[in-house]
Amino acid sequence: MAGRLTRRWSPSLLQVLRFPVVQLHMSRTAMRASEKDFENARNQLKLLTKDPGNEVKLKLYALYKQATEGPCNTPKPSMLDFINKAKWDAWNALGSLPKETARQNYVDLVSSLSPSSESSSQVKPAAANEKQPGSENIIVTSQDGITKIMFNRPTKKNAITTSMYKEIIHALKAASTDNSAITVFTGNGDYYSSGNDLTNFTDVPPNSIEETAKNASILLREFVDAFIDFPKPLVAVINGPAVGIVVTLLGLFDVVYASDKATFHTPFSELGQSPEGCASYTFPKIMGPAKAAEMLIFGKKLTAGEACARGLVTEVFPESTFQKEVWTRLKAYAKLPTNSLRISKELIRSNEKEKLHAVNAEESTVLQGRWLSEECMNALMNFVSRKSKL
Ligand SMILES: CCCC/C=C/CC(=O)SCCNC(=O)CCNC(=O)[C@H](O)C(C)(C)COP(=O)(O)OP(=O)(O)OC[C@H]1O[C@@H](n2cnc3c(N)ncnc32)[C@H](O)[C@@H]1OP(=O)(O)O
Repeated sequence: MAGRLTRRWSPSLLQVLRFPVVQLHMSRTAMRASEKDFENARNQLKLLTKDPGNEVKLKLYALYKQATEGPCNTPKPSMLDFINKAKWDAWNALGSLPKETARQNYVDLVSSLSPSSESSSQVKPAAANEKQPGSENIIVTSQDGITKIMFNRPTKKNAITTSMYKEIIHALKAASTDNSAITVFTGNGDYYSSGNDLTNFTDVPPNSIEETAKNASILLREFVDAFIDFPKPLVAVINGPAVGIVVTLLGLFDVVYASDKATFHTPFSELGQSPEGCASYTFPKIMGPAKAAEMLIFGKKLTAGEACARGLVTEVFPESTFQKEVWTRLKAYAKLPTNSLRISKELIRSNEKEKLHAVNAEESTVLQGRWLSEECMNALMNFVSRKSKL
C-alpha cells in the first residue's frame, strides 16, 4: 500500500507537509465496514483520476496500516528520511485506534474521494517555488548612473530561491562592468527580503540531501564572493524587514539606508544554522563583539534605529519620505566621477579582501554541516508545516 501510494503520486516532503488539513468526512455512525467493503475501497482507490493530495494520502496510508497491522509498531525513521518519517508520524498519530474503526474510516475516506465528491476536495495545489515562465524574481534596471537590483517576489516576502542566487551573481558581474556609477539593492513590496527560501532545503529527496547541502554551500560561497569582489559602491535601500542572509551581507555594503519600518533579524540559532555573508567577521568589527553576539548567536531582532546606532545602517528615514529622499540622494551621488568612486572603495576594502574570502569559505563549510544537522531539520520541518513562525 505504502509502495503503491509512493509510486503513483511520489510525495516529496514539501508536498506532504504543505497541504492544508483536509476535511475527512468521517462517518460518525456505529456502522462497521466489512472485509469486503475494505477490499472494495482499496480497489476504488486505484480508479481515482485525481491526485487527492498528500495530506489525504498520508491519512489513507495511516488508516490502512492501522486497519491491517494495528498501532504503529516500527522504529521511527531518521530525521533525514523525510517521506518515511511523515508516513510514520501519520500512522503513529492514530495511537490505539481499534482496527475496525480504522477500517471504517478508511472506507469512508475513500468513498468521500469518489468522482462524485472529487470536485469538493479542499486540497490546494503546491505553491510554486521556482520562477514561473514570464515572471521576474530579480529585476535589474539601469538608469541615472544607478544599476538597481530588486528582489521581486513580494508574495513570498522576497525569499531568495536557488535560481535567484544565481541571477544575483550574474547581475553583480554585469553591473561591475556596466556604465553605472553605483549599484543598489532593494525589495519590492512590504519586505526587503526574508532571506534564504527555506524550501530550498525541504523539497529534496532523502538520498540527495547531502549533495544538496554541498551544492548549496558552493553556491553560497560563490554568491558571497560576488559581493566581496564587487568593485563599485554598493548601496542597500532597505524598504522593510530583512531576515537572514540579506542582513549579514550588509557588512559588505558601502552604504545602507533604511526606512523606519525596516527590521534586522538573524535567527540562525532558532533555525539550527550559523552566520554567513562574512558576518562572523564584519559584525564584531562594525558593532563590537558583544552587540554582534546578541544578533548572531541569540537572534535579537533590531529596529532600524537600533541597527543605525550599532553602525550597521548608515541612516534611517521616515517611511513617508523614504523613497523620495533616498533616490534623490543616490541620483546625486551617481553623478560623481566614477573612477574616483571605485578607487576610494578599493582603498577602503582592499586590505580586507583576502580575510573576507577566507571567512566566507569557512562559514560556507560550517553551514554545510549545519544544514545536515537534526536541529536544522527540525526547524525546517516546523517552517514548512507552519507549526512555528519567527
Ligand atoms: C544557498 C544559500 C543559503 C544561504 C542561507 C541563508 C540563511 C538565511 O537566510 S536564514 C533566514 C531564513 N528566513 C527565515 O527564517 C524567514 C522565514 N519566514 C518567516 O518567518 C515568515 O514568513 C516572515 C516573518 C518572514 C513573514 O511572516 P508573515 O506572517 O508576515 O508572512 P507569511 O505568511 O509567513 O509569508 C508569506 C508567504 O511567504 C512565504 N515565505 C516567507 N519567507 C519565506 C522564506 N524565507 N522561505 C520560504 N517561504 C517564505 C511564506 O511561507 C508564505 O507563503 P504562503 O503564502 O505560500 O504560505
